[in-house]
Amino acid sequence: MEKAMIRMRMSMHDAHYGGNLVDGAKMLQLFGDVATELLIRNDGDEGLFAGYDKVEFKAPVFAGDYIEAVGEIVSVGNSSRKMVFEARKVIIPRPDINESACDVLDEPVVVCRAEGTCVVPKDKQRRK
Ligand SMILES: C[C@H](N)CC(=O)SCCNC(=O)CCNC(=O)[C@H](O)C(C)(C)COP(=O)(O)OP(=O)(O)OC[C@H]1O[C@@H](n2cnc3c(N)ncnc32)[C@H](O)[C@@H]1OP(=O)(O)O
Repeated sequence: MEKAMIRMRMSMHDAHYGGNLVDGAKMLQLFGDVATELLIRNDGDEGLFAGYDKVEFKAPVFAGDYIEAVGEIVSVGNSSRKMVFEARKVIIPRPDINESACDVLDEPVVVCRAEGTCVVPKDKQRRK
């Protein structure tokens, strides 16, 4: 089954709440881009996100964190493609050391997990 990954740094523009906390919706935006890549790889089309069955926010995300979002197609229907997603924090700022210090985490921290389904209509599927 297809897999995809993107990595992105959360900026001050992504910070929305006190203490530079990032809105959880940002993780769903990353999953939308991962899903789109999965559909392009599987079907040659961007497809459409039909819905999420489950979304879990497991740890807070802050401006300056590097987030790795991964996804995988786990089952293929007629036009539906079921996917699972995980977002992990892989680098964090260390303002306690100085304003530009950062650490690569020895163990990534899972910040969000989700399951959802996308649809590529039959007439748009270009890979069989
Ligand atoms: C990933 C993208 N590149 C990015 C985005 O899409 S972001 C924008 C958010 N999404 C949208 O704007 C999509 C809006 N929705 C739609 O256009 C339609 O609802 C749809 C195309 C997603 C589905 O069309 P619809 O006519 O309702 O579908 P059906 O013909 O009934 O079903 C088609 C298959 O999809 C399965 N399915 C439908 N809804 C769901 C659901 N909520 N959860 C799980 N599965 C769903 C349905 O069972 C059909 O499956 P099979 O063809 O039998 O495999």
